[in-house]
Amino acid sequence: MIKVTCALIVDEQDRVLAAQRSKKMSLPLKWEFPGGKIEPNETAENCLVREIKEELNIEVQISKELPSNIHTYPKMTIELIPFICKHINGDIILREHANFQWLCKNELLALDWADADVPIVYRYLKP
Ligand SMILES: Nc1nc2c([nH]c(=O)n2[C@H]2C[C@H](O)[C@@H](COP(=O)(O)OP(=O)(O)OP(=O)(O)O)O2)c(=O)[nH]1
Repeated sequence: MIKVTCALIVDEQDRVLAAQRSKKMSLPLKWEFPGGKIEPNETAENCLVREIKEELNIEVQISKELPSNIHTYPKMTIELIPFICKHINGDIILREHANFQWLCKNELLALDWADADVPIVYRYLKP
């Protein structure tokens, strides 16, 4: 099983950053929480901070880990491990994604999320 971390980056207005995968990536044009695969000998937290710097050019600080979601796609099974984070430094530059949006809670469910992310969105929205 492939372990993948992802960041729910929340701003002062309680909006969350969603990123759209590019046409060239797997799951093209699906929306996701930015992040990526954990490398050998890397902690989930270090992976997340590294991936967000690589993909979005920003530094984040992790506030909280949420329950992970195991999802089986036709070609692989992933464990998606979400973290609530704060953006602490840098301006967003998209290095891999096609687009991004800051969304209020009531806007999150309208996106075409990667399948593995849907339960994470619901869990985040649950009081
Ligand atoms: N980063 C991230 N990946 C996700 C999410 N939801 C989801 O199904 N995935 C999948 C897409 C990828 O197959 C894998 C994460 O790998 P990655 O972010 O390094 O993506 P990648 O472009 O290297 O993927 P690939 O080319 O190796 O297929 O997990 C999510 O919210 N964030």
